[in-house]
Amino acid sequence: MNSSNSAAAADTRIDAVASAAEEVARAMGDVQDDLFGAVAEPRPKRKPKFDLEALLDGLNPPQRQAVLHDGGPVVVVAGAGSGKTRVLTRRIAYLVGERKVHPGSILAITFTNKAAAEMRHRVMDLVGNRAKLMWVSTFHSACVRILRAEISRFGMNRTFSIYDDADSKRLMQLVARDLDLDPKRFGVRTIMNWVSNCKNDLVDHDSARARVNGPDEERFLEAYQEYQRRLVAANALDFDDLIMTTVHLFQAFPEVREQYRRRFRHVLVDEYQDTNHAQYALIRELCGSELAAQDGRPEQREADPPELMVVGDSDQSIYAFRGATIRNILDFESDFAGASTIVLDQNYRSTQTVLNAANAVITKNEGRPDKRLWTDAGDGDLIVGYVADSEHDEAQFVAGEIDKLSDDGKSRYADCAVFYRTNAQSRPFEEVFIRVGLPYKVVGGVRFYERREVRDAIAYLRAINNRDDDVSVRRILNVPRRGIGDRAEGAVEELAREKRISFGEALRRIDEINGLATRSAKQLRLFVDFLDAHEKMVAEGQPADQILTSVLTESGYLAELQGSTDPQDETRMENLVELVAVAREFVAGTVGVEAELEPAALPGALPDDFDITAELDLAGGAPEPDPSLGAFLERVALVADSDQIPSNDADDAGVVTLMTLHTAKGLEFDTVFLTGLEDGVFPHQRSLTDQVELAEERRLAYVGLTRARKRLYLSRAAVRAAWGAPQHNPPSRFLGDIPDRLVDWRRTESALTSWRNSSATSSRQSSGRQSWNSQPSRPRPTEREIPSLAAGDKVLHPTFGLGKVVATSGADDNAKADVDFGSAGLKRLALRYAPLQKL
Ligand SMILES: Nc1ncnc2c1ncn2[C@@H]1O[C@H](COP(=O)(O)OP(=O)(O)OP(=O)(O)O)[C@@H](O)[C@H]1O
Ligand SMILES: [Mg+2]
Repeated sequence: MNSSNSAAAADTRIDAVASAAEEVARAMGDVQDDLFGAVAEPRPKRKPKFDLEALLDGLNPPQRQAVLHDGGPVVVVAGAGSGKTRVLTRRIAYLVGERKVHPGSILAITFTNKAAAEMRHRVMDLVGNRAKLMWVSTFHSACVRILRAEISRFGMNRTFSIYDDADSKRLMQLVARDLDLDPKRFGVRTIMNWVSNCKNDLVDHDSARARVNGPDEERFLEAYQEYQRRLVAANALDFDDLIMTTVHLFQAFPEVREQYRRRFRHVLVDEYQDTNHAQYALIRELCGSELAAQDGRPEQREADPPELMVVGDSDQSIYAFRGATIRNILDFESDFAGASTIVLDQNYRSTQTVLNAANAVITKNEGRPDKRLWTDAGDGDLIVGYVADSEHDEAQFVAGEIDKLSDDGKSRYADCAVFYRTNAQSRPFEEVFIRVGLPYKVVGGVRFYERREVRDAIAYLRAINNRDDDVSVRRILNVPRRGIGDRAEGAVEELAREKRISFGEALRRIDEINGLATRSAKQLRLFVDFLDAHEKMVAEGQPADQILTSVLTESGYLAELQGSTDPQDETRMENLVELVAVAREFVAGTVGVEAELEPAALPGALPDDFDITAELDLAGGAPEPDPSLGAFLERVALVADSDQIPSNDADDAGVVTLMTLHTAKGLEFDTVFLTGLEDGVFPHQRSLTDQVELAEERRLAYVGLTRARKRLYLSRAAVRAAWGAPQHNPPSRFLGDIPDRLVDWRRTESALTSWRNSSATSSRQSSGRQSWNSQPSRPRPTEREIPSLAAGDKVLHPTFGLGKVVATSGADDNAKADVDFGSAGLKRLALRYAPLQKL
């Protein structure tokens, strides 16, 4: 290897990340050291020789076959919990450990950052730090990295902004308004879906005309074209663009594609059943073998295609609404020349009872290859069924069961998960869990990064990082209020349109606007000065946290919150403090999912003949920790719901996880509560009259059921609050599919229903359990003194840690406190029950 290069690379890193300098120096001396993780433990200089037998240990024959596969493309198709993800993880270790494949030539795609981190850690356990040189990421993250390096070929700047769903919506609203689209007839969401479908099918705004069907779609096309024009003008890409643009890049510039094909000799994709056409095309660009024949000029013949392994389960395809198509996995063999298939059928996750239930539900889907999972884990416990009076009663039941399991030492909180069909269904669970003091975490819903003040702060950063980012610049133009009104904004917009420049550019040319009020002009100039000063900080390479702090202070944003008497503003303030902490951690390069995902260049880890600089340049710059504002914004933009899933490794009881079924994909828990099993809730209302949608709901049920390792609870509510009148939904048809002998129905009918029908039916309720709601769940520590708390007090909670009381309400047994636990979130706790200690 080229040692002077590597030393230079390391030097740069030391300069760039002062706090990581010690680790870098250490890493140079000992390739096994962990650049991002704990390095306190001295480790042996040399890793023990790679032990193939140990790696293959605990794999069944088809799993081994997949791990050891050599050569052509291969698809591993198998039901849930059969070890597909385990196979991918072990295969990477095998490639690196046994076949001496360079980790930098591995691209592993997972759908969630969480899964990616898990994969990296598992591989780290097997082969040590060399794992960090590979790319393990989602499709989106991988594409961002490629585009940062290559997008200038399309005339865009590498500092492009990534618009999330809310930004895209805002932009589309502006477009719809300017195109005079009647909001009653053209919902912004409908237009966005149409555009998104185009992009997922790789149809750009120039070629979308061929898809137009009817006058409404004529207008959609207009909106698509204008939306795209403004995105490009704003130097921004939306989520769908990330994939489409990368594919178009590879198609437009075969030499770029060739570079990446040479770099990634091994491509591995988890959850392949959820790829859409654009993602499939991306894989094809990177791994397809017949491409050479299509456009390979003789002097530019391609190397052999990279080795491709994809794993998936067509029964778990649940993202059709984002364009995912089962076709991709079903047609793998015909899509990739020389492909082979490996089938796994032994399940290692669940009991036979859980599997029988899951099989019973999924078999009802037509046109699927019949595959049945089996396990040698035995039947295990019966599934527990419960019919609740209402959604509150259902939540009470779940809370009571979790409490009991935890008291009996059967399942820690961390090993319990509650699933529901839509985010809004989390509310009754939260209410009850708060009341009884059950620690929990909701994954998804309104996220930290979606809060108003956090979005404002991010908009400031984006405006500074990319002055053409119209949506961001306009968001903060008058936030906090600085006397720039709609008229002034309109005048700048007018200039931008006239000169065909971005809003940010027009701001810098306000002298060209006639008739602007003196006061407005002055304020606009001050605002531009502010932006310019901070752009300078970016250009000087100042780290993200310092820029953020300066922005919040200099813009007057913090001052406004500080001066406010609105109690909510105090929480806002604290959220911003939290954001600064996130930025600081990011810059320190020690914590944070994306930071962990970024492979560190550890020169000493490479084979002697390997030129790391050339290799990494090829992929768009050395993937060393990057404290810049751009890198920070990228991390923030790609945070996924699943990143919030609490870690289950802690020694303590942890917290119960609440999430939608979609987020649960790929995960597993000892105890699973599948709730809201009512026709119209799950399966979803829309699917009741649409066979295709119903089949997708059924796959979602299969995903949910197969997350359970040991215990599975199925529940429904007889009455559920809805817009307007409460709804009496019939039981979910999926419940009817599960054989009765598998379920222990604790309560088969709601007390309300039986009361309505006749008193005779109450005998059908099994003994004892139905009275659970009417009585306190279990003896409570009523003798405990209720702490007297006031806003501002510091408290300690065994699970959430240190917190600050924000507000109190109620008295005696009803006393409650809203406590801000920093990163664990804001919680309302019942002081009678919550184990809270005043400090
Ligand atoms: N051969 C094996 N021996 C013991 N345990 C195994 C084996 N293979 C897999 N497992 C375990 O079974 C569980 C399920 O494995 P894994 O998550 O890899 O399955 P999967 O097929 O990816 O599931 P899903 O379809 O839900 O993504 C994990 O806890 C894994 O560690
Ligand atoms: Mg998996």
